[in-house]
Amino acid sequence: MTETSWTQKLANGLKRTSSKLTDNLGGLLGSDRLDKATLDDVEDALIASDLGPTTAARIRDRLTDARFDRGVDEKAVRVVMADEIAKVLGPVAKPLRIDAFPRPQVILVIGVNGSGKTTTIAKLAHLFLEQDYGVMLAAGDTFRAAAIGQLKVWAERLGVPIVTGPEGGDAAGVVFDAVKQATATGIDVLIVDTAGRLQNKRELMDELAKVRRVLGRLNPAAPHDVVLVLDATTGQNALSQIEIFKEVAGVTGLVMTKLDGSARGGVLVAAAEKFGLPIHAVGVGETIDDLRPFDANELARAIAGVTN
Ligand SMILES: Nc1nc2c(ncn2[C@@H]2O[C@H](COP(=O)(O)OP(=O)(O)OP(=O)(O)O)[C@@H](O)[C@H]2O)c(=O)[nH]1
Repeated sequence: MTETSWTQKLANGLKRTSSKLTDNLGGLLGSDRLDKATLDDVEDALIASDLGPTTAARIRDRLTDARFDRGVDEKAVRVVMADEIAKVLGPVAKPLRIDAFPRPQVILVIGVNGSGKTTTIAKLAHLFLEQDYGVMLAAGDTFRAAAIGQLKVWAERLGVPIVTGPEGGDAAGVVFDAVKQATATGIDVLIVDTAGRLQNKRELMDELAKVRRVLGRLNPAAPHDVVLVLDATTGQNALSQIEIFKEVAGVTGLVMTKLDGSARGGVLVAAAEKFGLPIHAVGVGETIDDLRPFDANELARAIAGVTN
């Protein structure tokens, strides 16, 4: 996909988020000037748009400093917002790099069921294939036959090898076999699906701990990445998921999906502000091309609704 069409896709995908921001700011953008009461309302509106309190306060400060004596210029307000959002996203925008030695680099992908985990694994595999890396998938979510089946379909479509086990089988066993096969066949990246049963935190924690132990036996540096997939439509709930998965799985980075289906894309900024974890990529659609590492400025402009 060309850069222009991706920028366009990002802007389109984030339309609901940027429109919500505009709706929440309501008539404020049309006021004659920004007095204290109006600025208070702006700050509240930004928080209601999921942006996070620190970013909201910083945008307010910038708007306070700006001189709006001659009426509030909507474009100028949007540019200030984009600018402040970019400052938060800039330091955390970090694409996944394949630099593990010895190979393979093992990426554990975690997240609650329905967050877009399987689709994200396929999209990541596609990105790595585009960069000429050898990719293998491992169906470590042995809890549900559907999850195994879905991943198999993606592996076939992408033309990459996949290691699976029986439904209800031992996830750590699948991962063990996968690492052995990946090492033997010179695979660069092994992407591992995992179960997303947050309902039973203890069980999930035990299972992930076992997967880690087994991986560590084969390669002390593995897993190299533990990527948490978050669904933007869950809004602030995404923040509590980060908290829980950090505790149970030692998250090293995030992918935010479904930014296109949500008016709550601002939560990406709140997540960056609160946790400072690397954000590897964002998803703005259901097709294989709809996930990309992002440019902080570009994404900030899309969230703030700055056009051209
Ligand atoms: N609009 C949109 N839909 C997405 C995106 N990513 C995933 N989806 C859709 O979200 C749904 C759930 O995605 P899955 O990849 O199956 O999610 P999962 O976490 O593996 O879910 P389970 O298989 O139920 O555990 C599917 O219909 C995907 O097509 C995205 O970025 N945008």
